[in-house]
Amino acid sequence: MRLKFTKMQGAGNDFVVLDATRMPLALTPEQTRRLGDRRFGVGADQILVVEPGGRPDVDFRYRIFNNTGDEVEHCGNGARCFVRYVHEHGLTDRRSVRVETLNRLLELRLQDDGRVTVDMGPPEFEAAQVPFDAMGLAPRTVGGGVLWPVPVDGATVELAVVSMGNPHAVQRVDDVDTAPVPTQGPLIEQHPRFPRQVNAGYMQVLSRSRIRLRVYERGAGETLACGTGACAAVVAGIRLGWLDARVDVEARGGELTIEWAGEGHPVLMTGPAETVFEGEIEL
Ligand SMILES: N[C@@H](CCC[C@H](N)C(=O)O)C(=O)O
Repeated sequence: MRLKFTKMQGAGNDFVVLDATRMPLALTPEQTRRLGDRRFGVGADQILVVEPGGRPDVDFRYRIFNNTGDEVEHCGNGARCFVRYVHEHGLTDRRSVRVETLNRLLELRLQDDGRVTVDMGPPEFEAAQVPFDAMGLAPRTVGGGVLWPVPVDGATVELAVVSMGNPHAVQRVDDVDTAPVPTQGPLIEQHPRFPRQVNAGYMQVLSRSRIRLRVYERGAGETLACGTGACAAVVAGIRLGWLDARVDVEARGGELTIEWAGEGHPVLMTGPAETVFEGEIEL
C-alpha cells in the first residue's frame, strides 16, 4: 500500500498525519510502528489519523497512536497540528472545529497569529479515573491537592496524579536539566500502580506563572513537549497552591500557555503547530 502523509510538529512533539476522511484506513500495529520509526520509516512520536465525524455535532474524529502502535485517548500537541492540517488540506474553512477523540470532545480554534487554542476539557483527579491504584498509600495534602508517596527504585517519589483523558503522574523537581527523566521515567511509566501505564512529568517551578517541564511519555519515551503533560502539570501545580491560573510552560521544543480557572472548568492550551513536509511511503 502506498500512503500519502504529512509530517507535522507542535513545540517539537512530532507527528505523521494521515487523511482517512475520503477512504477508511485500517493500519496494523506493525504499519503504525513503521511510520513512527525514525530509521526504517518516517519517524514520529505519534501517528494521527483524521476521520469524518461520527455524529452531527462534531466536524471530525481524530485517532492517536503512540509510535509503539498502541491507540491512546488524547494528545494535546497533536490536536493543534490536527486543526492546522484540516485547514491546509481544505477539509474545512472553519477556524473553530469540534473534534471527537476516543473519550473526549474537543473544541479547537485557529488564532490569527497562527497559534492554536484547544479546549482540552476538565482534568480528573480521582485515582480510579486516572487510573491509579492508591490502595494502602497515605497521600500528603498540599493546598487543595494531594501528593501520593510512590516507591520507585528504592526511593519514594511524591506524585500528583491527573487524567487529562490520558493518565499523568507529575513530580516537582529543583532542576529539570538534572531530573532523572531517562532512567526513572520508564519505571514510572510502567509502574504497577498505573494499570494502563502513565506519562511521567517533571516540573520545575520558576515562578507562579512559569514552569519548565520534561515528560517521559507513555509509549513514546521522552518527547520535546507533551501538551496533555503541560496541562496536567499546570492543573496539579494550581491545585497544590504553587501556580496561578495562567502559566507559560517551557518545554525543550517550545513554549505552551495553559489556563485553568479551577474545579469544573476546562483546561485551555495555546501553542504552535507547523507542517514540516509532505511525502509518500510504501507500507
Ligand atoms: N504527545 C502527547 C501525548 C500523546 C499520548 C501519550 N503518550 C499517552 O500515551 O497518553 C501530547 O501532546 O499530549
